[in-house]
Order: sequence, then structure tokens, then C-alpha cells
Amino acid sequence: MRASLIQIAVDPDEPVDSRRTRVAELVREERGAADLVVLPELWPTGAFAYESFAAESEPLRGPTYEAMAAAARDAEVWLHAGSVVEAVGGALYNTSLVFSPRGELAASYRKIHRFGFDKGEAVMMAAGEELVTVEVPGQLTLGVATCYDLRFPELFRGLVEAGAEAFVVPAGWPERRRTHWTLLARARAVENQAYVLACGTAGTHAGVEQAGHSIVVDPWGEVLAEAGPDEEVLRVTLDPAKVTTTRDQFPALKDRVLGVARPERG
Ligand SMILES: O=C(O)CCC(=O)C(=O)O
Repeated sequence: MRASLIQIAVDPDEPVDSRRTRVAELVREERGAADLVVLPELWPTGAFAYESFAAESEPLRGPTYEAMAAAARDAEVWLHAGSVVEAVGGALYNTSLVFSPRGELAASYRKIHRFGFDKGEAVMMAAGEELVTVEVPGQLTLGVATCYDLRFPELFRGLVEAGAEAFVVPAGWPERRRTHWTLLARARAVENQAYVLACGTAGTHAGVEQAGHSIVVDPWGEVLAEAGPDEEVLRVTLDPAKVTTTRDQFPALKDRVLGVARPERG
């Protein structure tokens, strides 16, 4: 499976509409080069541009949905279109969209772990509650997670239980914690014997320098490809059989003991 991660630079001087058009063209350019294209978290607004979340929020089938559905169809690729600020009633969610090569919505995922502790996303957005997997026929079953989710291994183990063989993780990860990004991507791959495709943003928005360094890790924990700090398309080929062979040859997943994680409280 050929995958292209498009590490978008989120520049606050670029209007959201212009960025949407530009990103759709970048997706179209992957026609013939990729089976799966991945975009980062909240690339229309920037993951830290809290002030514009409400103004730039959209319904699920809003302008980003329309632009990305058309781009997936034109490029004939599976498209993980990163995430948008989804408005539902009075609530906002950080919602990822996955399209089939026919431009149909294959899945949406509302970020479960919200970042910011007592500010930003953590207080402005509602939390998702459902694990999401997407089967790419004849290739890999994708497990979907977003940015801060990467710090919560139980989410990824849940996705494995649901059949995930590759995790797709759009992010807007800050440069300040780049070592965590790389370490956690490799850890999630090793412990789950699964591919990790983690696509971040470049640039600086809302005063937060982004790490870039999108990364693809194989089920053995080896880094297959890693981007630099700037806007870039990272292309890589994944071998679906490697998940099975890794799990067969070093069957640690079979040794997991369910239900031991929570001690009794006295
Ligand atoms: O966990 C981190 O260090 C970064 C998370 C983050 O920036 C996010 O989830 O938007």
C-alpha cells in the first residue's frame, strides 16, 4: 500500500478558503502515486488557533468535507482528510474525516482525548466516545486516532482489539515536545505490532511552533520515513503482510492479559 502524508504548513496569513483549495490540489497531485493520502489535525484553522475554532467550525458535511470528498474522488485515493472543527448543535468536536476513492465518507472520528488541560480544546470541545476503524479492502485495516490520543496506549490497544493493523494519527504537535512525538509513535507501533502513520503540521500558528517531522513506523518499530520541519509530502510503501508476519513470529499480543490494568480501590 502506497501512502502519502502531506505535512501542511499552517500559516495564519493564508485564508482558510485558500488553504482548503491548495490542500485539495496537493491531494490531487497524489493521483497514481498513492493508495492512501493522510492530512494533519485541524489544518484548516491550526490546532492551537482556539480563537477561531467557533468562527471556522463547520457541519460534518461542510466546506472541508465537500473539498476533500472531491479531491479523494479525483485522485482515486483513500483519504484521511485530517480533522475539522465540527459544529453539532451547540457543541464543537475535533472530527476526522476518512473518504473512499469514490469520494464517499468511509468514517468519521471525534477525538476522544482533548488537549489543553484547563484551557483551549479541553474546555472548548466535547469529547468523542467511539473507537473507529476503517478497512481498506485488500490492504490494511486502519485504526484512527488524533494527536494527543497518541499518549493513551489503551485507546490503541482497543483499536487493535477492533482489528486495526495500521494507526493513522493526524496531529498538530508542537516542536517543544517533538521527542515525545517520535518516541510515542514508535512505542504505539512496537506494543501493538502495527504500522503508525503520524502526520503533523509545519509552520507556526497562534504562537506555537509546530514540530513537522511526520513519521511512518513499521510493526517492528523501525522508522520507514520521517519528514523535516517544513511543508513536505512524505511517501512510503507499506507491506500489509508485515503485520501478520511480525505478529506470528513474535506473538506478544497473544500474551496480553485482559482486565489486569485497574487495581481494586480500597
Ligand atoms: O500531547 C502533546 O504534547 C500535544 C498534543 C496536542 O498538541 C494536541 O492534541 O493538539
